[in-house]
Amino acid sequence: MPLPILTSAPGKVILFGEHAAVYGEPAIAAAVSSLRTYLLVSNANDPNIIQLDFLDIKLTHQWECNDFSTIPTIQPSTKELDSTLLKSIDPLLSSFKSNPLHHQAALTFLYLFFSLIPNLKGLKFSVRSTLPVGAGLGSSASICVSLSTALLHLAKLISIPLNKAQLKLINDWAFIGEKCMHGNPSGIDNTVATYGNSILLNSQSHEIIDIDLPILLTYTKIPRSTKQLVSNVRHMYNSHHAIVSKILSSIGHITLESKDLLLADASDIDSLGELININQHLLQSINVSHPMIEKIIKLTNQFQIGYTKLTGAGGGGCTLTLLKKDVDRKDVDRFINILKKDYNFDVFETNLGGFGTGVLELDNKNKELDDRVKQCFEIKSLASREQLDQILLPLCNNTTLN
Ligand SMILES: Nc1ncnc2c1ncn2[C@@H]1O[C@H](COP(=O)(O)OP(=O)(O)O)[C@@H](O)[C@H]1O
Ligand SMILES: C[C@@](O)(CCOP(=O)(O)O)CC(=O)O
Ligand SMILES: [Mg+2]
Repeated sequence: MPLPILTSAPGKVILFGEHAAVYGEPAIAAAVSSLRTYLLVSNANDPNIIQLDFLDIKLTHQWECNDFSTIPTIQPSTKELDSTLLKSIDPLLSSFKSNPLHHQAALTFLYLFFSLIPNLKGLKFSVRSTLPVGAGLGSSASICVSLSTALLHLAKLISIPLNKAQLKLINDWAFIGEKCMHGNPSGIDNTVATYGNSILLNSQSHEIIDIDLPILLTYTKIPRSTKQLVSNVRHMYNSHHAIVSKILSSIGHITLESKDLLLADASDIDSLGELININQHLLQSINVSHPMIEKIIKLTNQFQIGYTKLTGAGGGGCTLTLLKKDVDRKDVDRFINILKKDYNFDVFETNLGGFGTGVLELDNKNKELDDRVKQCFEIKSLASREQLDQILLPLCNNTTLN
């Protein structure tokens, strides 16, 4: 297999249905294709190691392949996590126990690695992302999709150009990756990261829908973990089942109503806005909002620019604001200024939808370009987000990336 290869996958925003989707309720999410995770697989310096350079979370590690001798050969399955494999991986993760971010990332990597290419050696996996990590924009799913695309390519189970069946395989393995990340994912994040576009997920099946909405994303920089929030909701669901199950099914109804609105007339922003408000209140009632999210909602209302809700698992992270139709741009700029200057939040104005995953073989036909790509993953001089956007993003302009 010619190396290096570059894979990538986008982040997402959930418009309606987070948390409820974990319980089988429908959800609608859209890719944010300019915010992506990129993975470069190249030859390691030592043919007997597997090396990780996950630079955004400052995780660099290498395993001696001799230490893999205790790993059982398993029948790879995208149905459930294999508990024997999980158990046998655990000793390889001993140095990550005190850092949950590193632990989740390394566990997910090893699980997918041993499932798909257990016999390959001498590989380095370098990751860079322009997505904020742990912010509700699906960074976990985008790294899972980038990894499953790369590993399936190395296993020769997919090839360029990616077809429908191959995308499904990537998505199925990324779902297993998300299971390693947080136990009980709905599948909405990995589906959007795989296929791009905007997607309605409805009890395991998905359909692509067309969404074009004026959205602002605000990143509060308040750290939170999807695993923790999903587990808190599970606890509430178990202790107050009759109530919480109805809250979650109400969220499902909101998603379906929003779909009708989006298909009929996506310009009916005020009706969509009402649904955003109700969805946010229901999320607040299951305790996944945050005082800073509430603050952004207050400011949205004060400037009368639109409708704001949390997006993703909540508890901090990001909000989305749907802008009203004839909003005065000056008011939007004042809103953004306050968020940036007074609160030190980041604000992204981004398009929804766009391309999903892809794989590119760097075949040395264009050495200058290949070198620039490799520089994006150098440990010594960390490439800026602008450099990643400038060099890597244009290479990922369709799902086949060839
Ligand atoms: N660029 C990255 N490099 C390494 N690990 C990452 C990266 N992005 C995400 N992750 C993994 O995903 C986890 C965050 O996932 P999660 O809590 O679901 O938040 P979100 O998906 O909303 O960003 C991190 O703990 C880390 O293990
Ligand atoms: C809370 C949830 O609905 C979305 C989580 O998204 P994120 O990891 O916060 O980007 C979980 C899921 O759907 O798997
Ligand atoms: Mg996640």
